[in-house]
Amino acid sequence: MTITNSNNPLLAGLNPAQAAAVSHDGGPLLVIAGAGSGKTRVLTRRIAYLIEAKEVHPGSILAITFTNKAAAEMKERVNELVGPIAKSMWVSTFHSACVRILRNHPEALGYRKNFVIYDQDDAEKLISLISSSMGLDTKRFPTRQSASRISNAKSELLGPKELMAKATHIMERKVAEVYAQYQERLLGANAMDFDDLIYKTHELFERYPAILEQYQRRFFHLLVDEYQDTNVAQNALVMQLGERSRNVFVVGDSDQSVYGFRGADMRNILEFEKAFEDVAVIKLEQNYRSTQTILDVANSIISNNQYREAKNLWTDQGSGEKVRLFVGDDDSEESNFIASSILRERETGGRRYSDFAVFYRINSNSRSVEEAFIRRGIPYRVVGGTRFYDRREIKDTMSYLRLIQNPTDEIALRRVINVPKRGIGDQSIAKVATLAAEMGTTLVDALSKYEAAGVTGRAKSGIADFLVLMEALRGHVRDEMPPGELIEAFLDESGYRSELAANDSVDNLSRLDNLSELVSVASEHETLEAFLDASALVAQADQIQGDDVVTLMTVHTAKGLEYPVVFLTALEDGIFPHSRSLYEPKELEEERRLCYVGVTRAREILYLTRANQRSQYGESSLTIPSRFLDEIPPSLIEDVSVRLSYEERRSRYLGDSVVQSASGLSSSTLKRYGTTSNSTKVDSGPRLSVSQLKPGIPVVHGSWGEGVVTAIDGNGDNASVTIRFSSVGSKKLILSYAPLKLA
Ligand SMILES: Nc1ncnc2c1ncn2[C@@H]1O[C@H](COP(=O)(O)OP(=O)(O)OP(=O)(O)O)[C@@H](O)[C@H]1O
Ligand SMILES: [Mg+2]
Repeated sequence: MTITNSNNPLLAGLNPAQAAAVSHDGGPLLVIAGAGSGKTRVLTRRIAYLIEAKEVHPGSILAITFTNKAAAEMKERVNELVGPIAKSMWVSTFHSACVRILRNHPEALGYRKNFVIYDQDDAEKLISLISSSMGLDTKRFPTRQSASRISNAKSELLGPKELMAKATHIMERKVAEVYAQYQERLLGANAMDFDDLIYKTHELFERYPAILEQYQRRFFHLLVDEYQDTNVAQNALVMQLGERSRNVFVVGDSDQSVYGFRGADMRNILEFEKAFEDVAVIKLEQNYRSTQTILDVANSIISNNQYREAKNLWTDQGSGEKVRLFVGDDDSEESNFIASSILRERETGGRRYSDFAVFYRINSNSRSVEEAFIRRGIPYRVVGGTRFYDRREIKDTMSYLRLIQNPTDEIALRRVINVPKRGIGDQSIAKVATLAAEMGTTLVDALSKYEAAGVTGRAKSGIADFLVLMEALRGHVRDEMPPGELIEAFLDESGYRSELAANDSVDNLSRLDNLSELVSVASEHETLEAFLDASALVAQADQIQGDDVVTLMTVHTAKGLEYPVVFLTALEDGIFPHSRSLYEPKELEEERRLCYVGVTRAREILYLTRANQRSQYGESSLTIPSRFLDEIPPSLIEDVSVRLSYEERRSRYLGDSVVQSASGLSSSTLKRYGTTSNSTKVDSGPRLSVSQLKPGIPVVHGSWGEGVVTAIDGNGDNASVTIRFSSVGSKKLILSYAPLKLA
């Protein structure tokens, strides 16, 4: 039932429970409800309602969303409803809000205003430097593992001392030691990592009650979307900020808590009810997104979880079509089925590419789907693939910008000191580092004393040139050169552009294109600091844009989104549910919630797919169907798999020449789906060897077409080759398996 209240258009198009949440009087409110029940819609409306009906000043609202994209959308919608005063409102992710706060009080924590933000890669580099200086064996202490322990500690508000106190054996003590040094080095470099943004804001508020009070008074209304995935530290921040006004409005779904590994904790919801005893709780049960069949599938899966409060989603939109199950012989057949189905539904069902999304549990599963899409010419975007900001030329440039802004950034310095080449080798850096240790200063401070450090030869003039360059670039910033122009100046004055232009390989041309793209992004910002902050906070889900393309992403990234047609792929035990969860009941429940998230993204049609054989890491093996499939009543499923005849199957495995369709689908299937393939199916001929390749050599790949070798690592059967393809960008392949020939 929907109220159409002509007196209050802000409540129009809401059901009674939703309207009650939107028009809530004040004080703590928890909206706890299943997927697609309008939580995000209610939160958006609530903001508009506060401003319009309650005459709350937008500047006193802080709304937290999961991605920057969601924040922008919410701002836009509020803007439509209440006009430009919406601008003074803070709608952002936890991280973005914290950066804004920290920039106002860096000195309180011993930082300078121009601190920079390290991404995961920078953080790992620093941790690896520390581990090796401590003489830790990287086999016993893999950098990635130490990094994730430190990250977990921060998200649980444990500092190095607390982590040390909790340590029960030597390994944990070592990690705590690394953590302590890591924090010191970050401070020395005037840098914070991602987790610090939350951790340090919490610390700021704890240590300075007056500062906390300032924000408590400013943000009189606090709203949080996807509350089930806030971690301990984020939750503590919500409690700090909301303590005074108690106007804390949170929406979430405990069945969608899927970031346990990041320290997100669905107990927050339970604790919220404890912290605010007078909390009003509103449940929403009507779903407006999906068909009843899709909801029945979702309910049947999630009801197998022990640790949950039972709730049942329903819709009045009708049962819709059964969900479609496809079982392929192998992953390429599965992928080809997905591609054919999309083409067919686009031709006959009047859909656009952007109506479709393909979800997978692990990133590597996108490869086979991408190959099928490329063969059929289906435009797509992989969300969360190699990010623009992770590309080499972009990282180099960004590191320069960071170093301009913050001269003490050690990781940026190490990255760019010899880029472009200035004859400064590792030995020279080591000499400077030794001097820095002796003097008790940072690497950057010691750099200007390179002669005293004993640096000789070309490296000497190299460092001198570098220092002159940095000084010139910092001069531009003092002259208030805007960030776009600053990048241009850097590219010219450093020789970075001319180095790339000297060799006009496809690779370098695309790097130059990417750099122009960076200049145009930077030009949207007024100051270097604003640009650096914005680029550090780009979340994976922010890569989703409005073009007419099929979206590929992991199920984690799909949270909060919806698509008319969804493919949930690789439903196999060991993949989805993930192998590490199979013997851990708690983790298995998290996998089940993740599956529930995937299913409930679909509005009209849901495909569930799997393959009997899957190749991973270059090996093909038999699979076991996902246990989640067994949890769905057969009456809700239509099996659309194609049974190949013995002849078809035999000819497929004997060689491609017999079967014209290289897609893996039988000709009858192709007829049924109205498509044909112009595939260049990968042949199984002899593979290239290391001796035939070197960087710069053009090659052709069976699926991805032309590319240029950029690196070769290892040799023999283990050799891998990195190739930059014009179709899909850079890929690292195992040479002995990769279907390559020389161009
Ligand atoms: N009362 C309503 N009438 C019509 N459509 C609605 C109503 N409430 C929500 N919707 C629509 O239903 C869909 C799901 O809403 P929304 O995304 O807000 O749900 P949600 O609870 O946030 O979902 P999730 O748990 O996946 O984040 C959206 O397309 C939204 O516009
Ligand atoms: Mg939502």
